[in-house]
Amino acid sequence: MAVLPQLRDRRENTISDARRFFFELGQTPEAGLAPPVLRSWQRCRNGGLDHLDAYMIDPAGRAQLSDARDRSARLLEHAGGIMEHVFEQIRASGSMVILADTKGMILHCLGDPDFVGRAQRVALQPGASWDETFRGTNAIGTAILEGAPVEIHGAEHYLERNGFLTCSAAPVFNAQGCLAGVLDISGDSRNNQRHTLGLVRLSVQLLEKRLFEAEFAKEIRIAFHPRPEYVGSLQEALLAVDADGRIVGANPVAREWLGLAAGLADAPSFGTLFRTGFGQVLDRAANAPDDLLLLEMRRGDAVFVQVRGHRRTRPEVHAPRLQEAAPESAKGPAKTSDGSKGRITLDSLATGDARLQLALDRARRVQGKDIPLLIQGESGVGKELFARAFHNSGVRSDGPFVALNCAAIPENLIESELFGYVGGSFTGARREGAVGKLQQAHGGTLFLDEIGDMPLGMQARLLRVLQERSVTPIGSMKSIPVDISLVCATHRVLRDAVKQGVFREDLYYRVNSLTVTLPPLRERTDVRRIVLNLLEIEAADRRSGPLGISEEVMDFFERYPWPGNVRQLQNVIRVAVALLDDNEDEIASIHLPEELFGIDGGDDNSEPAARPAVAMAPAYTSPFAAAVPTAAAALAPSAPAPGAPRSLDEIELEAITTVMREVGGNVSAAARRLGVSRNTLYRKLGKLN
Ligand SMILES: Nc1ncnc2c1ncn2[C@@H]1O[C@H](COP(=O)(O)OP(=O)(O)OP(=O)(O)O)[C@@H](O)[C@H]1O
Repeated sequence: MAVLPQLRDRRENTISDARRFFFELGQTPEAGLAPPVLRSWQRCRNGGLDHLDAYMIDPAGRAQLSDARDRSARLLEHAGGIMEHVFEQIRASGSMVILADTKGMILHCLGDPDFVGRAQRVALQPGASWDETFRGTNAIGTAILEGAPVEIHGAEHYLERNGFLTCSAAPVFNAQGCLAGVLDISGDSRNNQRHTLGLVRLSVQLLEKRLFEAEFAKEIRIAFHPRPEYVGSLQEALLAVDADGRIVGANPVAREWLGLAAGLADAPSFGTLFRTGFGQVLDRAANAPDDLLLLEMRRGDAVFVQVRGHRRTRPEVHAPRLQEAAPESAKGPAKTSDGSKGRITLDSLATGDARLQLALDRARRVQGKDIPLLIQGESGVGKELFARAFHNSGVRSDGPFVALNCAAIPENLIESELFGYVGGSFTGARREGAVGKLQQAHGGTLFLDEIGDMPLGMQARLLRVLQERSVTPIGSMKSIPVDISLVCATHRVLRDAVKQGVFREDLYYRVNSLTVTLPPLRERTDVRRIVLNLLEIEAADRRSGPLGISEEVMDFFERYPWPGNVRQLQNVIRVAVALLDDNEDEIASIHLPEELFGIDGGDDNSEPAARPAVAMAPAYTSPFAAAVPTAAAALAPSAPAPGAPRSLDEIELEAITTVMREVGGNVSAAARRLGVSRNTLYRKLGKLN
């Protein structure tokens, strides 16, 4: 999805006005320029750079380039495969994917042949330096100086001769918090794609994760996140810890979270971060290596932790099982985040709703019978929780539960995630290879979330695995027998996807031997029970006495349309509990987030939800409230045909919609996860409508 011509014209006019102001009148434009661009223009002017400069600096010679590549060998090794994946995604847009070193020298690029010729005229080629000091404002050089992702479009480039480019770049940081390089996508400004920066950020997150894992493959790694389902995802925080509990590496998520400065001079030890001793955590992890531990941090919050690389005798499984594990000092029985004492089971999910009960009864009947289960339902209704409960209640409950969200990882990575690969089978592959999810799930359950979003090619391979009950990792000739119970979930109506030709009919019959549909929260009759369960969990996490809720708010909850379902309700309760003063133990209207009001749940006939009547700030209508269903609806019909090249816009739209669904429509949380500001996200959402 390219930028609309009218929007593009408007943006270009604004920038050319800003240029006139800045270059001809010598003044600072008050509007129209993003702050990083303005800062960069000012740096360039202060450095004496002439915007009309046409002097070309020769690219570095072969020996110099080879030295630079040697210095960044690890970066290149891990970036290669990712760049190829990215290039496949953007092939149709006529752009280049570029990797530069910490000084802005291009180390490697993959490009559309038509564009490469023009790009080479401005030295977008290996060996060329895009240091801002000489090249003026440009995505690579400016991202280095800003230490943050930037997008430089057309005439925002300081040098006039670079005005035909549109570039998006993000810095890559290593485990010490130091710059390791820059990843960039550049193209012709007339083909500007709106979502390029999102793709660059996502790719950089993946690259940072790979770099971290490679650097600390032999160390103990601590992965953590306040929400269990994010442990194992790109959003997890990662620490590498030596045998004495000293922190020797932290990924950017962990750095930001813990407020760690670059370098490791002042890095805290495990014991200064967590209340539980390092040795104790290792002992628990050694006994149950695939389980998540719920640990309390010294600063007060609790996080789900997975210990990796410690006394393992079998391959690492990144998708953890939720198991009873509470903060050490928590009083009373341990809780999991899924509303149960200990492990969640089908019995513990029964909270009184008749439709849910039907689903539970049907699922129980196929247990132990090797019949694949398909769980349907809107986002956030608890499909994954149901799948875990199904696993925990059956004969395989001692085996692993391994989850893969087919919609959350780039299309080209699904294959290696599912099937695994042998070392060196493609550029960017880990030297030691990787065990795929299918193999990890051997003896247990594989949960494929959003199966409806699995690419067609992958569907064929999955079908083969299900028929042959064996898997052949990428680059291997050997097939390995796998014994898995398959549970799939989707928010789409799979039968429709079959009719549209985006889901194979033979696979459809394989995965949906039994379909259960989970009702949306707005149609459930047990909202009260769920609210009380969630409150109980929050009270345990907060280590306070029991928490209550005013009848007025409970009433409101029972009437609210909950477009984000249980996930949204859970978030709302978490926020409300966080807003309670120390001496308060009852949630009232004043503790509810403002975004909750003014939503109509996407149903044209329903009245907007009214805030419970209390004296407080005037009702607030979140601009996003109405956009959640609209954005999701906008996405569905435009899902690309199988095999069709996807535009950057489509990829970004999908990323936004997925994240918005995952965070239950919470714009701040979505913006944080997408790595953009709230304003940017609002702007993008506004354009979706
Ligand atoms: N009955 C319940 N009681 C308590 N918490 C629940 C319940 N159902 C779901 N949740 C919580 O709501 C959140 C969303 O659940 P889950 O991830 O299983 O939904 P989903 O349908 O798989 O969502 P998506 O389609 O977006 O992947 C999770 O944090 C889960 O623990």
